[in-house]
Amino acid sequence: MPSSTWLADLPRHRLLAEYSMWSADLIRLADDLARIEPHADLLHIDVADGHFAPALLFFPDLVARMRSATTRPIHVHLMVADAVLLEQITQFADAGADLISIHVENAAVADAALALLAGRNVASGMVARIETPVANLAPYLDRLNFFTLLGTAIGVKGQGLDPTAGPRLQEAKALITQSNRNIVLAADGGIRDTTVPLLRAAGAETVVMGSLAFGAPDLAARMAWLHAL
Ligand SMILES: O=C(CO)[C@@H](O)[C@H](O)COP(=O)(O)O
Repeated sequence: MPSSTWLADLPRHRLLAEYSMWSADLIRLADDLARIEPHADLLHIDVADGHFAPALLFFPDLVARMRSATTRPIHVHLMVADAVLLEQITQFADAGADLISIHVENAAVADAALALLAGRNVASGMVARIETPVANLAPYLDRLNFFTLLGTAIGVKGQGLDPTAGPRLQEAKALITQSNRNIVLAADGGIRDTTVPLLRAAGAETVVMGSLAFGAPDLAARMAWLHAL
């Protein structure tokens, strides 16, 4: 388990490194977890139901096993239909997730989902698809710890960053600043050595790294580069 103050303890004076376990070597997951753990501020688990998002991804038993193997905070990103969202929150909270993000597009059940998260003492996040107006976030700002903007189409890895990603981050940053809330702003999708500097400049406080981290020939050097941005 991370410390109970893990959110407040995040080193936000620099860009945070969130590692997407989808991009790990899935047949050697334990080895990759041990390799990246010293560098990771957060571990990111994508959950997709093949309906809300095209991929079929990850499950509570994996999070429970990871929970017993690492003290890093685990961020579960739920890409699932309204009908199963509340049940999925319960299962991933039981498994030991520290932060669970639901989608802004789950609007019909979002209030109930955020109430459930608050009752479970799990940090609350929201994510917006690339085509969703950033302003749709406004009604939820008072209940969030994290907000993530996708910079690519949902649920497909290996894509290039959409050109709207930077301006959308700037818009989200302005909304968060106006709200006076302490919300971590994250960028997910299209995270490359060529895009991280502009995402950082646009207001990203954490980047969800896939191949940029797991494919790095020298991970310590890549992290030193990231921390200097
Ligand atoms: O969810 C996503 C992308 O949608 C990330 O979590 C992936 O892991 C990104 O992988 P790369 O494209 O950066 O290799």
